[in-house]
Amino acid sequence: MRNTSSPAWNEHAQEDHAHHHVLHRTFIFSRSCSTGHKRLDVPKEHIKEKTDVTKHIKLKKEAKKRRFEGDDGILELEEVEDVEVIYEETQHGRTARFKVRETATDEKETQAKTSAGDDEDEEKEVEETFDISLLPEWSEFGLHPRLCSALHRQNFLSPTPIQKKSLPPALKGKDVIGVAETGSGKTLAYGLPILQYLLEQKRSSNARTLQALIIAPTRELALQVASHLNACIADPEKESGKRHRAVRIGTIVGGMAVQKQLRVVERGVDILVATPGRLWELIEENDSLSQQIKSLRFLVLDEADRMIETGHFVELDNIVRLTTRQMRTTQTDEASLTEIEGVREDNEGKQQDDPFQTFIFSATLSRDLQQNLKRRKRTPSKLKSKGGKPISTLDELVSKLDFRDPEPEMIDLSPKGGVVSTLQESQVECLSADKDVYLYYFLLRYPGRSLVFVSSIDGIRRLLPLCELLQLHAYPLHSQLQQRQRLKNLDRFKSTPNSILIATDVAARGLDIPSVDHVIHYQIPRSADVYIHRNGRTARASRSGFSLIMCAPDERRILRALLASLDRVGENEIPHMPIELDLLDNLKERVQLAKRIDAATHKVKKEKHERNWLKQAAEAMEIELDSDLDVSILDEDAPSKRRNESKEKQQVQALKTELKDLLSRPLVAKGVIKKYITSGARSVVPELLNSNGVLIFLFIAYNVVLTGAGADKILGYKRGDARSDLMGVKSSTERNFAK
Ligand SMILES: Nc1ncnc2c1ncn2[C@@H]1O[C@H](COP(=O)(O)OP(=O)(O)OP(=O)(O)O)[C@@H](O)[C@H]1O
Repeated sequence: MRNTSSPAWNEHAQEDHAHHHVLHRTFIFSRSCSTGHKRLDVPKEHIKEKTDVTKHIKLKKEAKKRRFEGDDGILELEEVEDVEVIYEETQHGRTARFKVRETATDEKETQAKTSAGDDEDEEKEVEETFDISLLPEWSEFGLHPRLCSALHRQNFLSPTPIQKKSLPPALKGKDVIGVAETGSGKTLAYGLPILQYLLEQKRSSNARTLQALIIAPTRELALQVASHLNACIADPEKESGKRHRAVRIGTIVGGMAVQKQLRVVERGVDILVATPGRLWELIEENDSLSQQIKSLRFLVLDEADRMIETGHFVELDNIVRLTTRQMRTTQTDEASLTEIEGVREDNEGKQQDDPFQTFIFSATLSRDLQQNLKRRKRTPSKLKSKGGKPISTLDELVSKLDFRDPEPEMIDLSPKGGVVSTLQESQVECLSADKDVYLYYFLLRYPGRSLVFVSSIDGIRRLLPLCELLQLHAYPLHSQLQQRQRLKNLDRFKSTPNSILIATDVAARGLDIPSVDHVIHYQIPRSADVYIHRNGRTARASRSGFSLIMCAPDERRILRALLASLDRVGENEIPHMPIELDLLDNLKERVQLAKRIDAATHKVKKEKHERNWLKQAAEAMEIELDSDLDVSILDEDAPSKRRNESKEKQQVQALKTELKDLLSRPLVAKGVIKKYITSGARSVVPELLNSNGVLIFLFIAYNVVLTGAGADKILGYKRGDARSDLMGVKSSTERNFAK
């Protein structure tokens, strides 16, 4: 399997770093005048060997003054090649010194360049080989040796079904629409044909223009796709971590420094993986980028349906319009569709000359949409409802895609009912108010890596402190976190074996986190597609996985509707999770105590906040507070205030001590004498009773189930995993699909 331990964003950063090194570029940071900071001008006399400088310093035209995102315009950046800038703090202030690389070195380098070309040319000159008998199942595709060796290195010994089906048409230059279950290798299904094309190109110079644009709905997914593709072109024989620079991959995602991303693009990339919002923002600013997009060779929409859901239609629409080369229209009415159709007809004859390819991949493209995609070339009007409007935003978008084939290759390998065969679904019925304790029960009973989906950010903010108080390793992931924090949390979740990621649906699509054991739907997902994608974070690449739906009585109707839309018979076909009620009761006490602590802590904080706010507001408005108001409540230092506050703090502290004590006590199954216990999941008491109901004294190994320090000793239960516990009750409810 692919080594995903090194996260995409780190790899990306390393790549960028390596790149700087190779180009011998140095960045000069200067202060912007507009902010009142002094610009750091470098006096000419500080530049030693002026002629060398004129010879070597090439201030790049486009690298003028630039702002760093999030820096309020204070920092500006210039790039200088072959010159190192050294800053020194002197008694006259900060000065900069240029250190020009030695002429001898330059000459040596020039010689090296002229004799051997640069690294890239050097790499291309070396004939790469791969013994395809090591990968017989991939042989039919004729992939480049570099790709074969990467597949072999990652132990991808055979193509997944979607790869097997989509590679032949994609490698022949056809447009492909691929629908296949989550975790089935769709990234390489579209990625390998692109890499193959790029590796086969004979490059006459280092200059490169964008060849492939991959648009993904979330930042994490975009970074992951880039990392996945990079892993297929890295050459392990060469310097470790170095990329084959015959293919350069850049990413453009929101929440990260714009300038850095722009620089990567300006230096030239072959593949750009981007989220639509940020990409459009840069296109608007950068003419060269929009020009490059107009002459793409490949356009990929990964999880297109999700991009539309998240309100990125306008940006995506604009980007897609740029790729429709023959047509520059801004309308979406009948006339524009007719125009599109006309252009397509014209284009059909030109396919050979203009081999632009479009790939659309998702785990959830509705059948209707697939049908529409297929027939739209012939009858675009069918894309419209009776009212004359496109039948959905996705329909509208795909109606604009510039497919070159008369019929794109449609590959639908989505499983019946939307469930991956290695996934075990389950459900638990409980009141909304009891969900916390049921969740805690599950997390404690079935240690592992669990991804808990909640429907709102507030839900995460409520659950997180509870988990912390209960000594569970939980991390949040939602759109209001800073991007750096999002990636950090994801990374921690990946690297901590018994941990919990509490996430909104920002984590539902595409994320390939190794070994997620459980997916928990704390609330019923809002659509069948979301259910499929959330579940898809586990049971990936043929591994087994487990999902649990927590369903309150008022959510039953929604669940039923959700399953019906997947052509499934009814909610009872999903087996119910067995629950040890005595254990649940024990856990209730802990959860309630944790909630009291949280509420009390919150109250203290809230009071303090309100006091401060009132005081500050009054001061800001220069008004006096009502004389009836007890001003001592505003005075942080008033003795009564301090007394109250310290009393409240003490109460919180006392509750914390109580909880700590409770957590340190092992949970023991009812009727078990501590001396004679085993461990794990199912109560062993019935098995220890003889036919007369007398407890048989057996010596059974004293094991414990561990999910976190102290809080997780469960004694008197057989060790088991969620799947095997469920099997015991599942027999009567085998999965059933509507005929
Ligand atoms: N041929 C292969 N053999 C084994 N593993 C593979 C193969 N191709 C890809 N994988 C691995 O399978 C995992 C899932 O791949 P990928 O992320 O492309 O799935 P996906 O179909 O795009 O999933 P999702 O629909 O959730 O986005 C990855 O870890 C990937 O490295």
